[in-house]
Amino acid sequence: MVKGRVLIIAGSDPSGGAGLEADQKVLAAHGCYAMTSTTALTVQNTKGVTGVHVIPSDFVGRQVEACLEDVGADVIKTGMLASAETIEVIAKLVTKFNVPTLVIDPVMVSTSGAQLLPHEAIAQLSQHLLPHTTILTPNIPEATLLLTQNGQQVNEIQSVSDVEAMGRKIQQLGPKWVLVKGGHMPFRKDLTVAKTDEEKEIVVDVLVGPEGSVLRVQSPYQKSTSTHGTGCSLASAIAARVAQGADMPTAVRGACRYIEAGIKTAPQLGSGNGPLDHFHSTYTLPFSPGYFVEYLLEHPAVRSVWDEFVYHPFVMALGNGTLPVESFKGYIVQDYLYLIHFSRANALAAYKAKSIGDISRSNEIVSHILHEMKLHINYCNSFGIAEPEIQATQELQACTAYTRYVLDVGQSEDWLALQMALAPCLLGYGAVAKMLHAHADTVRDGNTYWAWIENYNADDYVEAVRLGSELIEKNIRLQSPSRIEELIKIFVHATKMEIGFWEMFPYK
Ligand SMILES: Cc1ncc(COP(=O)(O)O)c(N)n1
Repeated sequence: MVKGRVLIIAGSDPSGGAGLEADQKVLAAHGCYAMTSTTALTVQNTKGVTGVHVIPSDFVGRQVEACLEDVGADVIKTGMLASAETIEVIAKLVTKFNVPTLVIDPVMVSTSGAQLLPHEAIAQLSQHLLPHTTILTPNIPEATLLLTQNGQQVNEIQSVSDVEAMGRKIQQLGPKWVLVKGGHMPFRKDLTVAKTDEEKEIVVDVLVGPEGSVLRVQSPYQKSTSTHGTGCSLASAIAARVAQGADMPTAVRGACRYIEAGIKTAPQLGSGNGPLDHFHSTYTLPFSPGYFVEYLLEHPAVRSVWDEFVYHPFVMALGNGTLPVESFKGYIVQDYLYLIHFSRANALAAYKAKSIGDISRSNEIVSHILHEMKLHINYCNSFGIAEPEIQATQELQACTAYTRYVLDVGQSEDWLALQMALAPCLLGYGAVAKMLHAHADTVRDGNTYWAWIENYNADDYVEAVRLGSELIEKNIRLQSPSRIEELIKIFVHATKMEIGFWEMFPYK
């Protein structure tokens, strides 16, 4: 669900690791709505930048206006701004549209050393944008450049306090918050600057804010070349979290953790500085909401088992009327016994349900089963089997196995798992009756079993299938993909039990 509108003003990186492409992935991973205004096209990959094509600033401005005057933005995030003129245009529009939050990543030089903002434009950035900035996210080299360009002396950094002091000085230039990123200057365990690679243990990002507030975010130093676009991604993660309502320290801490995990799980692409994994914590459901049952029945683990159940020779013999009557008698008695336990399982589902609507739904199913059982008794009577005889019949193994499996899932797992164990019966009988109704080999006139087929194709049964599917659809979208796979296994197992049920009786 989309929450938070973010307009990114940045350059494009065709290799997808940095710039607009990275920003949009971050925003997508956070469930935000992303808009873009493109300041420059670049030619680059993990090995470096080999070309920059600057977009005319008035065109960049028109893109910004098109977004703001229509969709609007909760946050604007800027990256590579490419030219002094573009900075001026953006500053004017930010004031005109009064966008509440401005996240500025002062991109100047790429990791590979390419100039992404002309040196002279730092003056425009300081003069026009910093006073409107909610949070500025320089790394230490960028922070140093900003300060020296503004006539300030920068002392060599010896400790975290020096980084904090640097942030404070930049804050004087206008931003409400400044996050000085420590990735370029790892510390030892005792928080003094590491002098050798072996000593690099800890990275500290320092956030300074209003009224003297400070937040230090410490992360373990990761010896990794997968750092292309970390700055862009971090600023976008902050933008996303603020757009969704987080306060700044919470947004910054969460964004730092997001990047830390992105580097840890990086996909190792390219031969230079590779991209992060932006989707390390994103779940994608393999079906669209409302279409789980369709997905389920087409699932590779389900499809053949489902077809074996629905088109079972026992079923086909019901359809063409050739099923031996003794088999049908045996089946209907066992099915009666099955339905007793199927009712218990639905009563258990009522107990496990959390809303009165779902409880009453299970209750309705039990009433429907009672109606179905009366039909079974009528059938039995017509074959000369009286009710006491049915009651006295022993359950066959497949009947016991199936029903107790469903009840065990219900006892040991949650409500939805129980619904998945019940589903093959509910959906399956509907599917069987529908298939037989449409099948060319089905005989209607004079078929002893036609009434059975009609029962499961009748409006009330079709409605029960619809309601049952709706319940599953409503709840399944809230599960994780791995849980969905587990639930599908339960469905497959119960479907195999259905096949076992048909197999109890000779069909020729
Ligand atoms: C379009 C664009 N924007 C920003 C960066 C900086 O990212 P990095 O410092 O990781 O190279 C980049 N390389 N390209």
